[in-house]
Amino acid sequence: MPAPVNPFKQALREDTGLLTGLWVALANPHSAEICAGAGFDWILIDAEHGPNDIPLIAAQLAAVTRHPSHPVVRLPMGEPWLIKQALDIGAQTLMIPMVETAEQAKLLAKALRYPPDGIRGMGASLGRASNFGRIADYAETANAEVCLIAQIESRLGVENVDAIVATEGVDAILIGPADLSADMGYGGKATVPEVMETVEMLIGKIKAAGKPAGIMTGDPEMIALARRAGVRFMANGTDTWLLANAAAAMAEKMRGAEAADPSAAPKTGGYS
Ligand SMILES: O=C(O)C(=O)C[C@H](O)[C@@H](O)CO
Repeated sequence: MPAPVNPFKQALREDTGLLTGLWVALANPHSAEICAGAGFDWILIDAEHGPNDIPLIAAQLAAVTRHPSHPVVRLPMGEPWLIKQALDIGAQTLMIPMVETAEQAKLLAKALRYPPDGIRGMGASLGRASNFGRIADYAETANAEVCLIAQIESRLGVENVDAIVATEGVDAILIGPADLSADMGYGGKATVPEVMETVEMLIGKIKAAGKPAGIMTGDPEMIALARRAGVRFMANGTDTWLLANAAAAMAEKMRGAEAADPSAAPKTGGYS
């Protein structure tokens, strides 16, 4: 029995149109499962900015299995030992932030794959990845089903984009406009013309190299640019933003209703 097919990697290859995603940083299996059931093609379990560790990521991976949203795991850094742990708990698609050189990209590609193609240590029989050893052929078939998404989000990464994209084993690139604009001196203001032009150029180069480009942005201008430029996977929001803003809106509504008519019971947000 081979390693499970990676449906996200397959969809990226088959050019099935835009794959919609949601950033998930609440670091909680329950909220991850709620988000996975919302209808996105993928969710990003964020261990770079979310308070996630390997056990918590494993719990979220288990919690989302009954939903079609594919869990992509973003690690804080591209360390081979951490990549090994993330793959052994069952992550199939890893996003690595701040990839800036071809040498870095080559090491990451090797870290996701077993020898002779890579340096991933044997031992998945201990973890979820192989269904705890029940997938007998896991080690022989896993390399084909892992997916490496490298993030380009700095001037050095932009400078080296051609070499990074051409690296065998880099399956997709996600552009990080926030970090890119900060590194360009605009402090996270991603919609300044120079950043927008750089993002458009990056998408063009990634596509020309035959690899799927992705982006994380909530800005309407950047969303429109990314769609026009032909990104293949995109996230426009986060679970934390959704919760914080929906809660504030309900509180505001209740305060407003109370002020208008203390006796009226305001409609709740669908809670029953
Ligand atoms: O630099 C970026 O933009 C990203 O990599 C996305 C952010 O890290 C994400 O947390 C949303 O702000």
